[in-house]
Amino acid sequence: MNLNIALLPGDGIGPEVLNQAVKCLQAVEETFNHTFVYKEAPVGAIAIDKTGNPLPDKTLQLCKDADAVLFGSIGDPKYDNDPKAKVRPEQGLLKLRKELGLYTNVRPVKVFPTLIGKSPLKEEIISGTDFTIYRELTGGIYFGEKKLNEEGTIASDLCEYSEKEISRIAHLAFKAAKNRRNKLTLVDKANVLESSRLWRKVVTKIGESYPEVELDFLFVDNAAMQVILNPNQFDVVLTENLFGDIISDEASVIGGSIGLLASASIGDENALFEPIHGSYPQAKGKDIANPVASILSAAMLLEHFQLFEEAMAIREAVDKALQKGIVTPDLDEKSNFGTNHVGDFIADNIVDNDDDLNINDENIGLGKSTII
Ligand SMILES: NC(=O)C1=CN([C@@H]2O[C@H](COP(=O)(O)OP(=O)(O)OC[C@H]3O[C@@H](n4cnc5c(N)ncnc54)[C@H](O)[C@@H]3O)[C@@H](O)[C@H]2O)C=CC1
Ligand SMILES: CC(C)CC(=O)C(=O)O
Ligand SMILES: [Mg+2]
Repeated sequence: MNLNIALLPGDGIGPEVLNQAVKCLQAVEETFNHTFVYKEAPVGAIAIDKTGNPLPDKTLQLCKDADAVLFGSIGDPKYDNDPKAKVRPEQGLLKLRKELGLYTNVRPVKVFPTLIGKSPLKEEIISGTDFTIYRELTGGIYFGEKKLNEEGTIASDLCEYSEKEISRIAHLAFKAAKNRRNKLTLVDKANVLESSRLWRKVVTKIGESYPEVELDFLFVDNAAMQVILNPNQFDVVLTENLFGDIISDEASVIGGSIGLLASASIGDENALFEPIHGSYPQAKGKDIANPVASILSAAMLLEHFQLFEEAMAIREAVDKALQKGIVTPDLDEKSNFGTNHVGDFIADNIVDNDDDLNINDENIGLGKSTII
């Protein structure tokens, strides 16, 4: 297959972890005889520094023209710590998601058996955890009108959702649940928020078209507790933008490190793949960041194009690295292995093993179930 992939390394550890994902895609090209063309463009703080714009027009056009985008991370303390900054790195990512119409963010949460001891949670709680968060990505409070009064003493961010915005992701989440364990949990705050009450109404109505899927509801405060008390109760979690952002970082504790969690952001025309973590500025250039989330995001990219064997080859190489203890210090503080070494090991261990493909059971990513 020929694919044009836009690479947006961004800031902090973004370039380092993205490099490892590209190494793995190159190994896939060689092993499975594909041709991927990579074109890189700036986004985030580095783009502001170069052009004054966190999402330059050329970067956006490159993404629109590509088959898929592989994203590192954005964010820099020099902007985060300046309350007067006129432009911010995050605006680049938010605009990119909006412009590409990436309304569904899929964040799989699955425990690697070899890493069970790395989680602060007890083995009996997290053993077998396997759920997927469907986070709405282009609406809600991140995109509502922002206001600050002249004195700088009153601020507001509007959380607005339309029926259409809710129903398009809800259908995808129900379809995913149908192909998994037939359970969908809507996480909201419908006891307080009008927008959450609309979510419940729309999702309940859509649920009538998926009678095989058991639909239940959790208030987000309770959900935050349930995710770490009893993660195995979840199959597909559907939620709005802000709640999904927070719940997924929390869920990363289950697997042992946020450096393991990948994501796919999907729209009707475009797709972008990125780790769920941010730019971890403290680790920039130190060769300590875990590249696995970025590498597994590349595996999700391959699954999006139905390249299941190729994605599985990446996942198996990741498994091998974890089993052999070839991990970064977030997973083993005594480890001397760095980002590059882990990336090289995984890329070097990508092999064509087509006979053990089991896309329903073993994937931690999109798998057959959520290809859209
Ligand atoms: N998608 C994106 O590009 C995102 C960007 N950000 C931005 O990133 C910057 C830093 O934000 P933080 O709140 O510190 O979140 P962060 O996700 O960058 O880091 C939080 C903590 O998670 C751990 N961590 C993150 N990535 C890791 C990796 N690959 N390997 C090992 N450990 C890892 C580290 O302990 C780190 O201190 C900010 O500017 C923020 O706006 C935050 C979240 C998402
Ligand atoms: C940096 C924000 C725009 C988003 C975020 O934290 C995320 O998508 O995980
Ligand atoms: Mg986040």
